Amino acid sequence: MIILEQVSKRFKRKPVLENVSLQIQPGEHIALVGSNGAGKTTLMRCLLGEYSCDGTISIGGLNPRHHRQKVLARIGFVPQLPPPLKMPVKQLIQFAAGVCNTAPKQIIDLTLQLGLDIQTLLHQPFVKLSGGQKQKLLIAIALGRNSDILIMDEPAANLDPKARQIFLELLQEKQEQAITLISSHRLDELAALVNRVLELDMGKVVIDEKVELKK
Ligand SMILES: Nc1ncnc2c1ncn2[C@@H]1O[C@H](COP(=O)(O)OP(=O)(O)OP(=O)(O)O)[C@@H](O)[C@H]1O
Repeated sequence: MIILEQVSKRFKRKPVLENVSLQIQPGEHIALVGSNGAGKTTLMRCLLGEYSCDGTISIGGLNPRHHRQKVLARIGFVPQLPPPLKMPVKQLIQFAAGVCNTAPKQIIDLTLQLGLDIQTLLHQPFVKLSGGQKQKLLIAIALGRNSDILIMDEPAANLDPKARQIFLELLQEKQEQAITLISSHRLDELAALVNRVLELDMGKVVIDEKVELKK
């Protein structure tokens, strides 16, 4: 379970999250929506323990700032902006598989399902891939590992329509038992995947509603 109590975050003097309190149970699949700058990414980064914040965050009883490694071991994460990694794709897959305690083949199989021509890219530096290619690889790494929490920050933003459809199907298979938190500007696209909608506006939760999964 994830619990946030009165979580606030400021950058310099600017408030970005204000008194966010939430409980998220296993099996909850949440669309995190809100306009540009509403605080979605900041909330995710606080959950990942990347940012300090006021208030308390507990992930399965652990504070993500104090137990970062243990918390990250449970989370499959896709960032909004891919990190500028210079290492070749093959090395990245091997490294990620080692860290995430999974097999490189599992990640490679997922890249293929997402339509990535991985064999031709193995020796290229990650940073030189296209935006969509990077996103496919990061999705494959996040879905290819054992995790009970998936945090995805606009994961489909750079995918072509076919890859987007496949991604949504893969996510549906993977997420049944997991907690899922996905930010997106396209709520319509997530309708078949989520059972709760959270909207942030200027750092505050303005909508928190359970919704029926659309079949
Ligand atoms: N590292 C940072 N330093 C200073 N300000 C930041 C930092 N990260 C985010 N902000 C500010 O915090 C606010 C919220 O940003 P955030 O990235 O969380 O929004 P978002 O809801 O994810 O937006 P988008 O839909 O555009 O991705 C913005 O005003 C942004 O300028």
